[in-house]
Amino acid sequence: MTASSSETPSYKPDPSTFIADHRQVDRSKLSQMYLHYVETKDKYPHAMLLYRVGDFFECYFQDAVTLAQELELVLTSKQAGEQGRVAMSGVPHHSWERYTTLLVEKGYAVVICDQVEDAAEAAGRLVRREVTRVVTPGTLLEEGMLKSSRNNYLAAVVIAANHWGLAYADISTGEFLTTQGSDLEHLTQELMRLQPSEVLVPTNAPDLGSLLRPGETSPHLPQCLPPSFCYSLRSQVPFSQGEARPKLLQKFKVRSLEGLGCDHLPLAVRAAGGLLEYLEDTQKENPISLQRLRTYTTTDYLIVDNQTRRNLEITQTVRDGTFHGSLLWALDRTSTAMGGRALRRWLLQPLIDIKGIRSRQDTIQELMENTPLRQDLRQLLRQIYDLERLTGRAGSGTANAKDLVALADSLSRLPELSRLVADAHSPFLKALQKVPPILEELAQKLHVHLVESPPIHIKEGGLIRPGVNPQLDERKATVEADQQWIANLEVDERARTGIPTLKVGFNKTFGYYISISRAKADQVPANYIRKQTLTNEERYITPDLKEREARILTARDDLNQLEYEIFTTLREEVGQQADVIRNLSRAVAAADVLCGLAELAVQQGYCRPEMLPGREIAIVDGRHPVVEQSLPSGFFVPNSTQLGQESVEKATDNQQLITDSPDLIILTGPNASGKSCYLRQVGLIQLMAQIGSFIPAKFAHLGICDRIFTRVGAVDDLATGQSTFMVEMNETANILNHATSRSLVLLDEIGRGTATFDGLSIAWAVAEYLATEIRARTIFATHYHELNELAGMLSNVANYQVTVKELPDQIIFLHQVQPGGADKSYGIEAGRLAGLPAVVIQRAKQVMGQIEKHSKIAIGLKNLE
Ligand SMILES: Nc1ncnc2c1ncn2[C@@H]1O[C@H](COP(=O)(O)OP(=O)(O)OP(=O)(O)O)[C@@H](O)[C@H]1O
Repeated sequence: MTASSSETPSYKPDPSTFIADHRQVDRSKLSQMYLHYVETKDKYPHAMLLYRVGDFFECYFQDAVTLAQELELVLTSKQAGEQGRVAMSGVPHHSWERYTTLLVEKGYAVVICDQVEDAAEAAGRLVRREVTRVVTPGTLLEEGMLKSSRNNYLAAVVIAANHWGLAYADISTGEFLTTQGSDLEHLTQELMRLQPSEVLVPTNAPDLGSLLRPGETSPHLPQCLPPSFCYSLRSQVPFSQGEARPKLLQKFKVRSLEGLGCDHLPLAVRAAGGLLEYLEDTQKENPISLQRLRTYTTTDYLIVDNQTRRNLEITQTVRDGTFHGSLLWALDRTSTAMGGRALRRWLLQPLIDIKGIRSRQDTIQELMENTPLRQDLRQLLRQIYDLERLTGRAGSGTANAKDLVALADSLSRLPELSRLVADAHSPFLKALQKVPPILEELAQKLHVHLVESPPIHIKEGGLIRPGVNPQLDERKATVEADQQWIANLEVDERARTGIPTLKVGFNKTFGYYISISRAKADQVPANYIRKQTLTNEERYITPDLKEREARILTARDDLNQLEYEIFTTLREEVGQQADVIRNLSRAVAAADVLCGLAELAVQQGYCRPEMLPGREIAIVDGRHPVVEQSLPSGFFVPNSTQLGQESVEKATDNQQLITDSPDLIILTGPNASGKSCYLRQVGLIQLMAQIGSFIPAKFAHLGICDRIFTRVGAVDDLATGQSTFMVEMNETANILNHATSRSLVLLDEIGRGTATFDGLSIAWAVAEYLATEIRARTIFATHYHELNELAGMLSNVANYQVTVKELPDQIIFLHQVQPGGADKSYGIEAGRLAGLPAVVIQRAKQVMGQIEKHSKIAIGLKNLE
């Protein structure tokens, strides 16, 4: 087979020598196998069909051309019956995972059509082949195809007018959730939070089954769906009430959906049912073990829109999209893959429920106070593999023996884990105190059955320990006896023939043979049968040797089959315990996250914030959790924040508001003094507190926020053709339309992208609206010093500035936030430091003097006009 070659990418399509379009062939002239191929292809016109032929997965027709192009393989052709030659390329069957991963990454769905019987069984007729699986970006299971640090979500949406249902599942870990909402913007935000690898959309499109890659559009795709995801266009039938509801009832073996919490949410039910049908359609005989469906509401969590998530750099940095430098990077001290994924989920979905937050805090506190417990726990956790995904693979029948050994090793650590936390009293540690005995038994059984270091392939034997199955041991003993006989043969025959150079060898074509140099050929005994003549040697067989060989080969096949059967039974047993294992894995993951946060809190000197139901945000000596870690120890200058004290909320008349804890802070200061850093620091501290983490501060009282909004220096949105200013205005509009008095709003400049007076006017009106109408807790960083006047008119507005020390020829940044507005802008000074020519600086100072002399801005409050 010369179809694949990674060294010499030689894609040379020559359409004159083969047929590349399967729809154009005369099917009556195709040989049987190719007919089956095109009939299968008819069912999956939009996917790549990998068709198993012996040791290879082959593609024909257009798929062959595409495969060769995409993976840089050799394109060749093959005779397909009287019809003539058709395009062909292929990959070795044992590397299907690697090639499928590459294809899926490039946005293809891959259909695996495998041989489901042995060629020997077929005895001359066409080997039976069936589609065993359809692999798509949202249905990956294999370890090599998945990122251990993040979930791989498959989502399904149903949209009816302005209402929507969304279900999502990670089939590798078994999570399955559904929700419903009534504002399409919220659907977009949920999808942006989840970053699903694939989204199923029911449509009446003619090209059902096709997979749209990120950026590809279709008139059948609802407008509210972000273009950055991969969409699968599906039939509407499985997404109908009539189909979806019974599917869920049947899958979860319940009489009503009430127990699943979605009985009254028809769109959520339809999305979840449609998703289940897709899994059945793609996974074929590998049943996916999903956890019980959970219904949730987006308003049960702190809402952080995509813009804010980006601006606060929660999982990646804005500048280059890297993990390094993000909040997740700064906080992650987890020891397991499950913990890493859980921390990411927590950060993307912080809580608003104080009780939930406090139980996480209690656990962190206990782990901080008990250093030996924390250290032992972290050490033990490091020895626990990805139980969630290992269980997923066992449940779907794709786990190999190495997976089960890893699972057994991890399960057998659990009793140790529970002993370690036996005296703990915080909720997340108590959850680990009881390990269901069935899991210990399972671990024990796996260890007893499986060898310590089994091979990857599960059909080639070498998996099961001796002493497990008498039949297996007996057969192994026979094979070993025969192998020993062959091993002794060389010595025996040398003695018998007197030929010291006689050798016993093996090759795939002839099996075992006796090799004798040609010079000694005349000394060969009579029972030797000559089989092959080479330049210097003659190769012989004997009837005895062949008899033993036949016995070994059949016995080995039987042995391998028996081992495989024992293994699959074990795997099924693990699959049956999937729910129990996963429940415990969730507890392990949560404990891991909290243990990591405790470690971080100790290392970085974090404090436990007091979480309150009110609106106060009081932070004493807060620090930016990421910038602090990037600076040498002690270099970060801490700053305090005081916003929205309770008494402010109670006042109804603006005139009576107190000033020492304002709702809105106008923050001024020179470029690079630390305004943005301070702004983000407050947002990050609030967000960290609402995942239950301790925070970088000396002390804090934090009221629960319903949403965090940010508006930070926009970049041109080239993709949608919007200017910097329009992006900025859209974001500001979004904030003013959605913020409440319980929201935290962080504004880093508004109105910079237009004429100075336009910009200032908008900035003023926005600040005024936030302070008087919405009364959201707001920090507004700006270079418009005119905004400082607001504080004199509104008592819930205060001015703060980031201070600098001015020396004759330089400015020293103190990074200290203090009451009062900056009365001077250092823009021209910054220009000088940046190297603008002296004449330009001189002239700029002149112009500024003139402007200051002539411009007089008199602004009053809206209700005072
Ligand atoms: N509290 C602090 N302690 C130590 N260093 C700080 C502090 N705050 C900011 N810095 C440093 O100062 C740099 C500039 O800060 P930042 O970007 O927040 O300035 P800025 O006032 O927002 O500037 P501009 O007005 O130009 O946007 C940061 O990269 C950080 O390294």
